[in-house]
Formats: sequence, C-alpha cells, structure tokens
Amino acid sequence: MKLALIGTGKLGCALLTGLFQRGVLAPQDVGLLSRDAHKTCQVAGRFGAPVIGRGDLAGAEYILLCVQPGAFQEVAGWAGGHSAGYISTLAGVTTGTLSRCLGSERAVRAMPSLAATIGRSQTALTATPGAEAAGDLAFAQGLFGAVGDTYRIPEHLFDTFTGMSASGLAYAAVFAEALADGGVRMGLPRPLANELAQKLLVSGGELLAERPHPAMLKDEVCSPGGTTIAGIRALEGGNFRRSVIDAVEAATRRGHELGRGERETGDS
Ligand SMILES: NC(=O)C1=CN([C@@H]2O[C@H](COP(=O)(O)OP(=O)(O)OC[C@H]3O[C@@H](n4cnc5c(N)ncnc54)[C@H](O)[C@@H]3O)[C@@H](O)[C@H]2O)C=CC1
Ligand SMILES: O=C(O)[C@@H]1CCC=N1
Repeated sequence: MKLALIGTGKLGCALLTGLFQRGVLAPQDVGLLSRDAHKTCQVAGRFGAPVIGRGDLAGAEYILLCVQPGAFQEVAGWAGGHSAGYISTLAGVTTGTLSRCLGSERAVRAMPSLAATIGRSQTALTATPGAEAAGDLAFAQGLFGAVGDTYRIPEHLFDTFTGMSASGLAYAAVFAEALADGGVRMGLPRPLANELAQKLLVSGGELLAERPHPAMLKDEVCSPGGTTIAGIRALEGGNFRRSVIDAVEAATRRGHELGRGERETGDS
C-alpha cells in the first residue's frame, strides 16, 4: 500500500478527488481508515479504494493524517511507531510534536486547502530532517503538487499560512455571500445575486493574476467621483480591511492554540 489515509472527512475526500482525477495515485494504492466505519465504507465505495484496519498500517509506505487536531494524541497512540513516512495536514500541530508523538523521525507537515478537489490547493510544506533525508518531502511535493501549488514555508509561519490561505477560502465565501446579500437588498433576485457573486470572485482572481498588486485593479475600477469609490468608502467605514486583517490574525492565533492542544470547541 502506497498511502494509508487516516481521516476521510472534508479534506481527506478533497485530496482523494484531486489525486485520483489526476492519476497520481490509483484507488488500489490507497487504504482508508477513519473513526466512523459506516462513513468510511461510503467513502470507499465512492472512490473505489479499500477500507483498512489499524493492523494494515504496518504495510503502508506513507501514512497521511487528516483527522481533527483534537484527535491527534489518540490517533498517534495507535498509528505511530511504523516505518512509514508520516504526513500531517493538522492545523497547528508542529513537526516536533508529530515526530515526538508518532515516535518517528520522518514527519512532513502540510497545509493544503479544499481547493485540492479542483487541483488548485495552495499547500505549505515543511519537514523534519529525517523526512527530508528519506525523500518524504519530495514525495509530499509530488503529491500536493498534483493538486495545486506547493510552498516550502518555515515552520514559524505555518499557522499564518493556514489562517490566510486554507482558512481564506471561507473568508472568500463569506464575502461572496455578503455581496449577494447586498444585491438582494437592492432588489436582485437571490439566484442571480449568488451567480454574480460567485463568477465575480473567479473573474476577479484571474484579473488579479495579471497584475503585480491588488490595488492596481481597485484603482482601474474606481472612476473619479463614480460608483465604486462610493462603495469603497462605505467598506472603509465598516472597517473592512481591518476586519480581514484581524481575521487572519485570529486564525493564526487559533492555530497556535490548537498546536498547544487546546480544545477545538473552546474559545480562547
Ligand atoms: N477543512 C479544511 O478546509 C482543511 C482542514 N485541514 C485539517 O485537516 C484535518 C481534517 O479536517 P476536515 O477534513 O475538515 O475534518 P472532518 O471532521 O471533515 O474529518 C475528520 C476525519 O477524521 C476522522 N477521525 C476523527 N477522529 C478520529 C479517530 N480518533 N480515529 C480515526 N479517525 C478519526 C473522522 O472520522 C473524519 O473522517 C484537520 O486537522 C484540519 O485542521 C487542513 C486544511 C484545510
Ligand atoms: O478551520 C480549520 O481549523 C481548518 C484548517 C484550515 C482550514 N480549515
């Protein structure tokens, strides 16, 4: 077995979708294991990959952890100590913690996003020296590179990458929803408002890719004395930029907390 996937929830399934569609791994190369046997069987049926048990982990070349950070200590108790290379996608959990709790010098820390499902994840990567020497970082670069862009990030910036990129998908969704709400408030039918908001994010992203700085696009759209600058003024009045900056800061701090083992359901 090339890869054992522990945790077949939202991220696990996004990665399976992207990886299988791109043919980087075949379903028979991947074993699936998670807490809920019924749901794991459903995922196995959907992808055509086998369900495995804890005893099968000994035969895995790589073990990919996609469980919640709060489940890590328990999972490490039975999934650690194998000769496989370990790859973790858990928010906040450092390579030092991975290595210590899994009893392995081979630990890669990855932070992908749900955009893996369409081959557009932005994935941060870092690894222990042992994982790098064993070729595990190169393996992870190939794996996540097949479902988007990879970035080698120093570990002290990992939670920031998480709070901006992986979490940022949700901020974009909230912005789209709010924009559509504005359209509805001013009279557009809901389905049209939702469609406009969704397509606007796509076209906006493509236009931003053609420019070295986002402010250039903003300036081009803002006609002097026109509609857009009136809208931007209202955004500034609502502390839009400050709110977005604060969101990244709060998410980064939450990553630090999760890494220290603080409860996922608790507030800071
Ligand atoms: N959802 C996202 O956009 C992203 C999530 N992540 C990270 O990926 C991890 C998984 O996130 P999601 O897929 O969103 O969570 P999820 O809740 O959708 O899936 C978690 C999976 O782990 C399994 N699991 C939980 N406890 C277990 C245990 N003790 N033994 C075996 N399996 C267990 C569950 O059965 C489920 O299949 C988290 O650590 C998160 O920080 C990273 C990047 C993006
Ligand atoms: O919200 C979370 O904790 C996870 C990590 C990044 C995206 N989702």
